[in-house]
Formats: sequence, structure tokens, C-alpha cells
Amino acid sequence: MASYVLTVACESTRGIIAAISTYLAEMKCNITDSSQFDDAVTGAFFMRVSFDSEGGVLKDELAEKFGPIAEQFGMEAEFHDLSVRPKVVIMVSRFGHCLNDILYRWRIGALKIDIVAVVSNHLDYQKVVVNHDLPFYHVPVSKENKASAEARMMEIVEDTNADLIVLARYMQVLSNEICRKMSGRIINIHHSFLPSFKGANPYKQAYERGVKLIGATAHYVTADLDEGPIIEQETARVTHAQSAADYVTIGRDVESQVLARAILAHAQQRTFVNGDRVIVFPPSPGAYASDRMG
Ligand SMILES: Nc1nc2c(c(=O)[nH]1)N[C@@H](CN(C=O)c1ccc(C(=O)N[C@@H](CCC(=O)O)C(=O)O)cc1)CN2
Repeated sequence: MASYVLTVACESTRGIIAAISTYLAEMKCNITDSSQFDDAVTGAFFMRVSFDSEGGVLKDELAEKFGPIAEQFGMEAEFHDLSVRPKVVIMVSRFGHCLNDILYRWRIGALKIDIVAVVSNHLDYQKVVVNHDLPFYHVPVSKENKASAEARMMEIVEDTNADLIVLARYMQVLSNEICRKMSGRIINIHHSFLPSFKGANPYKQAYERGVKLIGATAHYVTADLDEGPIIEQETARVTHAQSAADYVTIGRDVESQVLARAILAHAQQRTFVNGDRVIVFPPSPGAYASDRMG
């Protein structure tokens, strides 16, 4: 039995849920989980329905026959086959804790993604990537070659048909062009509790400010540095007795966990960009079932 997810975004009005549930029943599909959000401020409506196809109908047929309903409500609607894993390019610079965490979660089946490439402007993690039987691409970046380096990065994204780019502590600012082209498909982990301490060296900024909480933020990348819509955040306590270097150590696990949560939510079609905000629906029941280390 095939499992699918239908994602919908449209203007809020009466009858949307009834139309979708009636359609799925008529197509011999059984709804296993449903989340919706009606944004009273913007008048937008978002829905994520997971369902099993008991009659063996295929995703393309479901999408085609749903066309008139989508047109009636002006929906952005998409059917997703949950057995198809998103293709992900991971980018990293000198700090590899998030990359290593993603590789572990991927290897034990906790992150159901296909890592199609790891790209880095340094060689530090070539061995660990190759040891995971994954393609590693070294794309050095300098002020002089930034445009050609980014062209090479996009070539890798296109050649691998990547659905998502994950900046796992990749410390290069991406051009406006790539941000526009990949809008909603680049996730970055910023090592601060945004909107505090944007840009480079946020832990140093936090120490100099004398904070009692540090944090990490996973967000979709936009042309405005560290201003993209926030997907996940977490914090950790710090004290007067700790240094900025201590913050780096304390923040390491927070960054890894926040990024993994964001990648998982995106991969499970649970995130919806709603203006400057991101709606993140809860996981469907059984979403972690095949985690081999569970
Ligand atoms: N267009 C965007 N690009 C990137 C974003 C973003 O939100 N929009 N997030 C950053 C990640 N980041 C903080 O999380 C960050 C990375 C790098 C820099 C920076 O000043 N980089 C310098 C070079 C630094 C070096 O060579 O070591 C630069 O690019 O000139 C600030 C913030 C990833 N990209």
C-alpha cells in the first residue's frame, strides 16, 4: 500500500477540508493524519494530509483528478510519494559537527534523505564523506573566484537533480541569484538565536553582550543574510564564568539538533513558508518507525 502526502496552500474559505476528504475517499484513500492552519491575519490556509492509497491509485493520477478541486479553490497543491527521498546537497566549511551529525542520522535511517553530494570550500571532511561512499566536491572560494565557485556549486546541484541544499556551517554568503533560484530549498544553520547576532562570529557577539542564553536557528536562506524564514530554534544556558570558546562547545550539539529537526520537517513535507514565517506541522504517526537504531 502506497503512502502519500497532499500539501495545499490557498486562500481560506469554507469547504476546503470537506472537498479534500471527500475526494480522497472517492479515490479509495484512507487519511492517516491531517494538519491545517488558517492564518486569520493574512487570510491564507495551509493543509497537510497524509493518506494510504488502498485502491493502488498512483500519485500522478491522484494529482490529475484533483485538478478541478485545486482550480476551484485556487490551490497550490502537490501530491508527494513518501517512499521517494528528497535529494540533498550538503555544504560545509571548517566546522563539521553538523555534517557529521547529518551523516550519522542518515546512516541509521533517521533522516530519510538521499545525500547526492557534499560540497566544501575546504578539504577537511573529504575523507569522512568518501568513507560514507558519498560524492565529495572541493570547490574553493575566494573573493576573486566567488562567481565561478557558485556556478560550479549550481552545476553540482543541477547535475544531481538536488531538491534541497543544506548549509551545514557553510561560511560563504550566497548570491542573490542562487537565493532567488532556490527559494525555499536552501536551509542554513545559524549559530545564534536569531534575530540576535546575525552575520559572522555570533558567539563572540553573544559573549561581548553578556547573554545568559545562546542558541541556534535553522532558516530558509534568502538574499538578506540570516533574515530568512525561521524553521527551528533552540537555546542553551550560559553563565558569566564561560568564554566565547565555551559557547562554541555548548552550542555545537544545539546547532546539530536544530538543523536535523529542520531537515526532517522539510523532508517530510511539514514546512510551509507563509510570508516571513514558516508553518511547521507535527510529524505524522509512525514517522520515526523505520529508524534502525530506535
Ligand atoms: N545569501 C545568504 N547566504 C548565506 C546565508 C544567508 O542567510 N543568506 N547564511 C550564511 C551562514 N552564515 C551564518 O550562519 C554566514 C556565513 C558567512 C558569513 C560571512 O561573512 N562570510 C564571508 C567569508 C568568511 C570566510 O571566508 O571565512 C563572505 O562570504 O564574504 C556570514 C554569515 C551562509 N550564506
